[in-house]
Amino acid sequence: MNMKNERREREDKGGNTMTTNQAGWKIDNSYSRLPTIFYSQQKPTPVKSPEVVIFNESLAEELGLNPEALQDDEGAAIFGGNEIPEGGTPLAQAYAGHQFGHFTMLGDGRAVLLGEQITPDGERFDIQLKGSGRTPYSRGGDGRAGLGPMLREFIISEAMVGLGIPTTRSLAVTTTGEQIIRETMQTGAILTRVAASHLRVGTFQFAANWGKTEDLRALADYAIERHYPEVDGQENRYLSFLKKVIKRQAALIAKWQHVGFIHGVMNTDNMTISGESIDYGPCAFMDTYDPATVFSSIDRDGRYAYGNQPYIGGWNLSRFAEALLPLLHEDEDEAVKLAEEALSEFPEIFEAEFISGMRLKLGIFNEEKEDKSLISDLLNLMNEHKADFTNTFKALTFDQLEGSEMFQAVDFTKWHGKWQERLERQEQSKDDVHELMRDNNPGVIPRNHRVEEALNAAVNGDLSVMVKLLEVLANPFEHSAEQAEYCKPAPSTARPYRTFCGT
Ligand SMILES: Nc1ncnc2c1ncn2[C@@H]1O[C@H](COP(=O)(O)OP(=O)(O)OP(=O)(O)O)[C@@H](O)[C@H]1O
Ligand SMILES: [Mg+2]
Repeated sequence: MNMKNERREREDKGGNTMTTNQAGWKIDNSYSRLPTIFYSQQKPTPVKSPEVVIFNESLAEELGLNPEALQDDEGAAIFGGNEIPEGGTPLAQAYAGHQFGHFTMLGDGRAVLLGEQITPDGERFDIQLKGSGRTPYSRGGDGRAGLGPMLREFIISEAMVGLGIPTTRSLAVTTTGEQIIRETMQTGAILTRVAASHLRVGTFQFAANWGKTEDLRALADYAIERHYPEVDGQENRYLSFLKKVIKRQAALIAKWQHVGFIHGVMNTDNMTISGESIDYGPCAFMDTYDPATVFSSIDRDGRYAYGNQPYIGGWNLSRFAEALLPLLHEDEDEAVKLAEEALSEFPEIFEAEFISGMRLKLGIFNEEKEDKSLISDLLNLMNEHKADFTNTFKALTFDQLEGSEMFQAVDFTKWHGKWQERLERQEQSKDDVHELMRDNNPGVIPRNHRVEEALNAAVNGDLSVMVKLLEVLANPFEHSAEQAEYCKPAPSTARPYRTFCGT
């Protein structure tokens, strides 16, 4: 069967072709029904010769798409932005944001949202093309993205899935056949991103600053419908909504802390309402445990350092609450009081999430008050002895305490004794403890040198290194012998790792 012949094509005015196909697209753009200030209709700018470099088959299947029908030119045309799948209503979303603390108008400057793919289960997932050309929000930018950074987003987002951390996902990376100008010439590429939605804290800041209260309300109602339908009908549903977002973000950031993930650019426009991680520009995982760790070349003051992420999460949520004020109460003072009460809970919620995840990493099933200090004592030791974050927990899991300098230290031996006593105070067996730890301490994370190695090969035409890495990262709790090679930190001779806002 020739898919192409079955395809009904219709030229539209923008040079894109609309298509129905065998691929299983079932798209509706519910966001386009929001007040028009929230977006600009914007088609992707057609590209010269789109070619799919990597395609996420299992994700396609989860979305109810037919991978086979998307492997050939059909997929390339859609993922390259030359054709719009049936039902797609391409638009660029408006949003604002605090970037490193400074408020500014932003919006999708290099992305378009096609709409939501409705899965066979009736769930909706945004399909967005990142790197699809200029939009009214582009400012000075070219609207494009480079192959390396888009493949990097693919690797990290799919690694997050393996680690069980809520995240936007990557369906495909497609080269455009065009070069883009950065510090050097780069291969242009488009990432097809999949998300519960692309609503950001910054979307609400945009509404609060440039919209009427009715616009803000429409946005909040829309977000509630998509992500928190359970608050609908509650007495103050906007307050409940705020509290839910606070909770999900606290849980998300705690999960980042549990694996040593440093987002790198936690601006309010990079914080979702759904609680998924988004924007993998300058992010990286730390090897050596140090709360001051920063990878991003532009984060000179360490605003987004590992240890600062919970604080910044709270700061961003305060900006979110500020934006919601007009909906929380008709009396402004009352609204502020409600917002402050809700926000004051964030540190506690975060800590509870953090401690409970750390308990699992240490094989602890029940709660004891002293667990907090047991955990912080270990982290302090790791910091002092410059221990590898991931491998320390792995070594504890498998009781492999030779080798590392830290494990020989007297203060560690003391801590280890306390930990063993703690484990003995619970009824679970040694095997249960081991199993819990195996399931909560990843054997592999996307080590920076491994990611770089995969990207270098990929931009030079060899995808095999990246494909292998993705395979390993998909099952980080497998702890197979095969994965051992991927657990090693970068050689100590390596230069400190630096990331750049992925463009
Ligand atoms: N090459 C570019 N051309 C036009 N706009 C750009 C370009 N690169 C970034 N931008 C815009 O600059 C702003 C900040 O960029 P940032 O790196 O946070 O986002 P991004 O990586 O493009 O997108 P996202 O947050 O959706 O992952 C966004 O409004 C983005 O659209
Ligand atoms: Mg961004």
